[in-house]
Amino acid sequence: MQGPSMESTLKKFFGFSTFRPYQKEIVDSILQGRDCLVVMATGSGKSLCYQVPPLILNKTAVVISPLISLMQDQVMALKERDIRAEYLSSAQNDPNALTNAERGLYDILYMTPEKACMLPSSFWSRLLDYGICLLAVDEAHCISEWGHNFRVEFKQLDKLRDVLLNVPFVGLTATATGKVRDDIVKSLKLQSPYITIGSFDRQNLFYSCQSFVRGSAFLNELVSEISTCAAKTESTIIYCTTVKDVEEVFASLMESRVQAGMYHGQMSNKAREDYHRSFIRDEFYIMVATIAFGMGIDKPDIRHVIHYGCPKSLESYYQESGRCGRDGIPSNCRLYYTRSDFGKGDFYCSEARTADQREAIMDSFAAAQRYCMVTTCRRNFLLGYFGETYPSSRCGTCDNCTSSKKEIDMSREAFLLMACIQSCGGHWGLNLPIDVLRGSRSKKILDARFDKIPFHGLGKDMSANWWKALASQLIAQDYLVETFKDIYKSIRVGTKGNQFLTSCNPDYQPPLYIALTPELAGEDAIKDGTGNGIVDNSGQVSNGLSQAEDKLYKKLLEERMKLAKAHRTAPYALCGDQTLRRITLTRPSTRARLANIDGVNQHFLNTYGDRLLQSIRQLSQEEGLNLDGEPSVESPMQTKVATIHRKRNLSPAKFEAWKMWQEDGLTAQKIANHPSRAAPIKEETVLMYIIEAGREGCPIDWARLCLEVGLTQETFSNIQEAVSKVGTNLKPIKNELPEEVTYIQIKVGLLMQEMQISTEVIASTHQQSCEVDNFKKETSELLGGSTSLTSKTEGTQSNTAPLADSGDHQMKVDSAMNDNSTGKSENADDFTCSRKRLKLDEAQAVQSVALEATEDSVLDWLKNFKDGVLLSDIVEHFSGSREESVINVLNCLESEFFIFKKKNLYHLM
Ligand SMILES: Nc1ncnc2c1ncn2[C@@H]1O[C@H](COP(=O)(O)OP(=O)(O)OP(=O)(O)O)[C@@H](O)[C@H]1O
Repeated sequence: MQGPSMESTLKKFFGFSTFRPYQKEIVDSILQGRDCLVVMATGSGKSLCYQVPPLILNKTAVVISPLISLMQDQVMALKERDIRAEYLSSAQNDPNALTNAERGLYDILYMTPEKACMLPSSFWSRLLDYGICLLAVDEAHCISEWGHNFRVEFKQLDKLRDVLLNVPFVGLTATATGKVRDDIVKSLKLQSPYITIGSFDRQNLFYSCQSFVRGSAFLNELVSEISTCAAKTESTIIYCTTVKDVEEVFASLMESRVQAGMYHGQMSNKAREDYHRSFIRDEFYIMVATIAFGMGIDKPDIRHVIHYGCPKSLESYYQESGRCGRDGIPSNCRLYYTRSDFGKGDFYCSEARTADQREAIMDSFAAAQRYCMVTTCRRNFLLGYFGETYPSSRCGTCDNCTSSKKEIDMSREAFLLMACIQSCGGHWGLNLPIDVLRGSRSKKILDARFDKIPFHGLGKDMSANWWKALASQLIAQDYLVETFKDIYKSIRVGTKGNQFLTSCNPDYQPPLYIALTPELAGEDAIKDGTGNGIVDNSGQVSNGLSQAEDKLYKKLLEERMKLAKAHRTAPYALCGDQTLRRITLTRPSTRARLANIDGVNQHFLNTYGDRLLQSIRQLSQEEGLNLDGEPSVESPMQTKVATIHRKRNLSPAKFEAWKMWQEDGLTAQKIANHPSRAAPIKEETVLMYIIEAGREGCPIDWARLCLEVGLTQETFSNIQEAVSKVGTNLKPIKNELPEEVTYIQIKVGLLMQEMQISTEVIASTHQQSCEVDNFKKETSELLGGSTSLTSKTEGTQSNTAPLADSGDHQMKVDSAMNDNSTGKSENADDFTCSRKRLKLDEAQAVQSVALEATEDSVLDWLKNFKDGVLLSDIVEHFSGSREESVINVLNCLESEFFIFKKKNLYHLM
C-alpha cells in the first residue's frame, strides 16, 4: 500500500508546505534505501531529513546524537507534533522506554553512541523485525579525529553496520572539511552514499568582532548591553572560554539583577539541567556558558550569540554562532576578543595525542584569531575557510561591511616590522622581532646579537600590542606568513612582503594602506566609541511589523507562553516565532485559514487552534486590526539581515489583482473579466498589475507567469542579450527582438533579470509546455484525429509547435476540446491544471452533469491529482454547487487536515 506523500507528511506534522533546498532529495534517497552524507549549514533543516521518512514508512528511525540535552529537546519538540519520539540514555526515567523501543513503538528513537554500542544484538534484531527505516548519525564530524569535536565512542558505530544490514545510514553535520567527510564515509562504511553539500552561509546572521580589555569597566558595559537583550525578551547565549569567566559574567549579571542561567562542566548535572530547561522555556533569556553548552541546545529562536573571548577554532566558532537564529529570523553573532586569548594555543593542544593533531589544532586556532582581526568582509572570510566562495567581496551584513574603516598609509611601520623579522632570520615567533624593534636587551636578544641589527630600538614608541595588531593586518593581507611546527608558531615574510621590501630603502617605502582598527588607532580599551553595541548595531532589523502588529505579536507571544506553561513545554515547541509572525500578519479568523499558515501543523491546530483563534480575534480588535489581513511577503529563509521591509506602494486595485492571480489562482483573463468588476479591463493591464506587485516584493509564481505570458527560455535569453546591447528601455529592446515577442514578455523578462530569478523556472515552464504538447496530442486523439485539432487552431501550429506558442496554443486547444465535447464554450484559463482535468472529464465529456461538492466528492475527486488543483478548477468542476459552498467544503477539509493548500493548489493529505 502506498504511504502518505512527502508533502502531506511535511504539512501534517511540521506545518510546512515546502521543503527547503536539498531536503526532498535527501528524504527521497533515504526512502529508496540509500546511504547519505549530509553536510549542510546549522539551522538549514538537516533534522527534518531523518524525521520525515519514519512517518511515511511507519518504521522506526534510530538517531545517534552526542548529547543527552539535545536529544531531550528534540524529543520534546517532536512530541508536540504528535510524533512518537523517545530517547534511550542513563537520563531516561521511563522504565518501559527500552521495551517500547524494541517493539517498534517509536517513530524516532534517539540514543547516544555509547548506548547504541551497548545494546545487545537481540534488541536490534527485534527492532529490525518491527522495522527500522534508517540510522542517522547527527553531528557526524565527531567521528573524525580531524573534526573539532572528536568523540571516540562515535568510532565504534561501524559495528552496527553488520547488525543493521540493508538499513540506510545517514551521516549529518554542519561542519566538515574534505578530510572529515572522507572519514565519516569510511568510519560509517557508507556505500556509494548520496552526498549533499549545501552552502555554509547563514544569511540571517550579522557577524561582528570587537577587542576588549578584561576588567570591571568592560563587564559593566557588557552587562548593560545584555540587560537590553533580556528586556526585549531576546534569547541570548554568552559563550566563555573558561569556567572562571562564566562565573564572573554570571555574577555581574546577578549583581545588576539581570535574570540569567549558567552552564559549565563543573556544575552538578541537576543544576545544569534546571538552567537548561528554564532557558528553553523562556523563563529567562540569558545563558552564560562554556562550550559544554555548544551543540547541546535545539532552541531555534536565539537572537544573540556573544563570545566572551576568542574561540579555540573557527570550526567551533561556526558551530556555536550557528546556534543563533536557526528559525531564519535576523540575529546577531558578536565576538569579543582580547590579545591575551591568542596565547592559549598550548592549552588547547593538551587535548592532542599526535603532532599532526597539535598542528591541526593550532591551525584552526590561528584561523579563529585571523577572523577576529580581519578588516575585510567577515562572511567572506568565514565561508572561504570552509572552501566556499561568497559571490561578492562585501556581504553587507557584517561590521566590516557596514562600518567605514579609515585606511592609512603605514608603509614605514610595515617596512620596519617586516625588515626586522627578516633580519632575525624569519624562524622566530612574533614576540622576538617585536622585542628587538622595541629595543629589548634580554639575554636571548643579546645572545643572538640582535641588538646589533639596524632596526633595534626603532619601534620603541609603540606598544608590543600595537605591533602585534599591525602584524595581524599584514598576515591578513598576505605580507607575512604564520606557520606552525607542533605547537610553535613562527613568522616569516611572504612573497608579497618580499616584493614590498625589495622596493623599499631606509628613506623611501611605497605606500601600504592598512585599515585603522581600534587597536591600531590606540583605542584597544573597551569599545570603538561608535555605540556599536550588540543591540544597536546595524545588524538589528526592523521586524517588518507595523506598530499595531508589533503589539499584537507581543501579546501573542504572551499567549504562547501561557499555553506552553500549561502544557509544561517550551514555547518554541508549540510554534516558532516565524509562524507567530505570520499569524500576526494574516490574523486568521477560521481554522482553515490558520491551518493554511506555514508552520501550523495538525497537532497544534487541534490542540491550541480554537483558543488561539479566540485570542487572535480579541487581541486584533483591541489593536484595531482587521481579521484576515494580507499575508506576509517575507519568506523566512530569504530574510536577509537589515534589508527587508514590507513595501505597500501598491494601489488596492493592483494588490487585489495580484491576490486573485497569486492566491486564488485565477488567470489574468479571468481577473480582467471578473464579475466583481463594474466593467472588464484589459488582460494586459492585469498582467502589468501583477508585474508591479512582483516588483514591490509580493511573491510571484514565476513558472506560472512565464507560462501565462508565453515567455520561453529562448526568448528570455534574447531579452537578456538585447538588454546588454541597448539597456533597459522597452522600445529599443523590442526593436532588437523578433516581432512576435510582446511588451509583456519583455517586462516579465526584465523583472526576472532585476530580481535575479533563475532561468530554472522557465525550464519548468518548458516541462509544462511539453505537457501541453502531450495534452494536445491526447486532445486531438479524443477529438478523433490530429487534423481536426490543427484546423481548429487556425491551421497555423503543429503538434510539435515551439515553446513560444504554448500559452496561446493551449487556450485554443482547450476551447476546441470544450466546443466539441460539451458544447460549452470555455476559455482555456488555468491551463496548468486543465490537462489533468481533461483526463478526468473524458469520462464525463458526453454528459454534462452538474456535480455537487460534498466532503466525500471533493476528496474523491482530489485523489486524481497528485500535483494539486486550483480553486477555480474545483469550483468549475463542482458546478452543481455555488462557489461559496465549494469554498466552505474546502475550508472544512483543510481545517481537519484532510487537504492542504500549497502555492494555491489544493492537495490531498
Ligand atoms: N522545510 C522547512 N520549512 C520551514 N522551516 C523549516 C523547514 N525545515 C526545517 N525548518 C526549520 O528550521 C529550523 C532548523 O531546523 P533543524 O533543527 O532541522 O536544522 P539543522 O540543520 O538540524 O540545524 P543544526 O545543525 O543547528 O542542528 C527549525 O526551526 C525547523 O523547524
